[in-house]
Amino acid sequence: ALVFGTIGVKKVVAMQGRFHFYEGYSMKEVTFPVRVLKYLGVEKLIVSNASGGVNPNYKVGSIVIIKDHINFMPEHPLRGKNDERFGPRFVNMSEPYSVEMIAKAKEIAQELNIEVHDGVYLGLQGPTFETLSEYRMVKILGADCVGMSTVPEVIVARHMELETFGVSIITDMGDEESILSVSHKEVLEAAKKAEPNLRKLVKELIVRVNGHPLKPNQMHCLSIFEWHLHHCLKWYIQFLYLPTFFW
Ligand SMILES: O=P(O)(O)O[C@H]1O[C@H](CO)[C@@H](O)[C@H]1O
Ligand SMILES: Nc1nc2[nH]cnc2c(=O)[nH]1
Repeated sequence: ALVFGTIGVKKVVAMQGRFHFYEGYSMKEVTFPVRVLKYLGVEKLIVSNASGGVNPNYKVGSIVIIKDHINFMPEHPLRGKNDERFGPRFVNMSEPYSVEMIAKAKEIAQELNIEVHDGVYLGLQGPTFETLSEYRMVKILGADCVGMSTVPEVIVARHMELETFGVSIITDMGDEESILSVSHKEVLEAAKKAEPNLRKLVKELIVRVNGHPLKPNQMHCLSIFEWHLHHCLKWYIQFLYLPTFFW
């Protein structure tokens, strides 16, 4: 479901849930909603996820602003004939995550006294969590956290020149002691704890980042959307996904 509303003077659409490759969808299916959002007029994309931390400075509940990613997923969403209406055949991935939005998010986090880290996210296909050796590999490869999503959506967003911001909640740590207890239940619980700060951060980022303001007569939607946002974030806790798209 797509939830439409406003935050401040920005029009926002939140996707309730995402598709994962491990669920059996193709990468084209996984990323189809991003294409739809672009054609709805979305200019900026905010993607969130839950991930396992391999950076020893992180702990369960850490908020990590994704500054880059490593694509270790088995199928590429842009494989096959390129549709030039969407974007070019060969996509520049030098800046997949908006430097401007990252800077703004860090500024907001400091003001709101929310601890944030930045880091590199590595995407694996899942659905298994990593073995200890795989977590070590992730670290050696230069990533700070690992998950099973986000990378395909961000690639497709960049294909269509959507400005993208990504944030990850560290829900478990990929070290010797911690991996014994890694489970989806633990992931959900950790995501739930981080939710209030993530909500404040994302909301304020949407308010402050450059974008097209609403016309004055559209302002009445605000309080309705506040309600939606609350329920979206609840949903996020259950399904670990709140990509928010705004234009
Ligand atoms: O990346 P999201 O969907 O946020 O969630 C992460 O957490 C789930 C595993 O617990 C997997 O879906 C993994 O990718
Ligand atoms: N691959 C992977 N995905 C996750 N999602 C939440 N935690 C993890 C993790 O440790 N590994």
